[in-house]
Amino acid sequence: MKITNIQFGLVKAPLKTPFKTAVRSVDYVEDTVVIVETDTGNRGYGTAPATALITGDTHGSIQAAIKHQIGPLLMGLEIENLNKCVGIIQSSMINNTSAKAALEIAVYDLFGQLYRQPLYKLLGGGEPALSTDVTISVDYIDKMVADSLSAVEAGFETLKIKVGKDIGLDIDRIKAIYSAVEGRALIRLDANQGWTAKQAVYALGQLESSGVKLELVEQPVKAYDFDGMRYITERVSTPVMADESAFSPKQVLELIRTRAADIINIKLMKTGGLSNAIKIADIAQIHDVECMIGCMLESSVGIAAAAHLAVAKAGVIRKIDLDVPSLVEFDPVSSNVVFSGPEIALQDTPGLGIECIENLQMIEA
Ligand SMILES: C[C@H](N)C(=O)N[C@@H](CCC(=O)O)C(=O)O
Ligand SMILES: [Mg+2]
Repeated sequence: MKITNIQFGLVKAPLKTPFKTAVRSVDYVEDTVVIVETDTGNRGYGTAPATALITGDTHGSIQAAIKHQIGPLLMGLEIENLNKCVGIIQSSMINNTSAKAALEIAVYDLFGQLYRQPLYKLLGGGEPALSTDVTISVDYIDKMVADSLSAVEAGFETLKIKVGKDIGLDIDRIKAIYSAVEGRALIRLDANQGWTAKQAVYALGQLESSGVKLELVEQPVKAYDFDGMRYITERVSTPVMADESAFSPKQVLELIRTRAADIINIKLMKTGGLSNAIKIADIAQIHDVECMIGCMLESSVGIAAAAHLAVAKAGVIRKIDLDVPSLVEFDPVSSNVVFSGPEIALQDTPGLGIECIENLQMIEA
């Protein structure tokens, strides 16, 4: 099975309610769709969102990187030599992790099709079921409490609360949500780089001493501020998770070596796809550091790939944040990963089992 062509499209799905974090507010999911074609007629699917504020990538940069730089190097490559395909994708240029992720996802999808196995089995196998948290956007306190209660009613047992906008208000937000859902749901926080290290220590200290139990706090400070991450990790009881600080295996090694984080959030759009995500999971497991599998606000093609990885690496990926299918009005993607509220079930069709992407708008090559 040889790569012969790469096509592009766009897929868009409106959100039920705006997704609001410390850095952005979004009303819909929009991904570049990458279709890798082969001489056997098989088509591999990958997707990437334009998360410019996190990865630096836009739809223009993703498509240009694939069209002009990485794509031409892949023509004629045999899918059975997955290592070669992945090696070329990763060494073709620096950065551009979203473009690399979309291509890797498509190539791994084809690898699964070649050997007629679902991806998670080719990655080592596992129990094909996961349970995800759901994100509560940062907002007025009453709205966040109401959203948290609806999520608990819908069966979610873990809530990922977005904070990082205003430290004083954040403490009130978390206390109000905690008392509304106490004993019914676990609370994890994500500040999306919105606090300073001192603010984080102060806020978490206040919450801890008032009896609020948090599962973890994600990326309290700026991505580059490894010293700040370590400062917080050393001073609070709540486990600290690195997200925007943890793109590459090398960064993860540094975070672990300097004890700047207790947990690592792996996202394919940060790692440049599955190959580096696997390396990160292995590094973390060697060091007894737990991981979360996360996602951007992105389509269910990328999220399906992440779910396959999480199943295969369940020994170290023990926290799941793959909630976008619950946040959209409708999911245009049908794959072999079925999302139903908090439950994620993987079926055994080959690769990612992409059957259809509704409303896919093809882009002229
Ligand atoms: C969607 C997921 N629950 C999430 O919160 N992901 C990111 C933010 C994604 C984005 O802004 O597109 C995170 O910071 O963990
Ligand atoms: Mg995060």
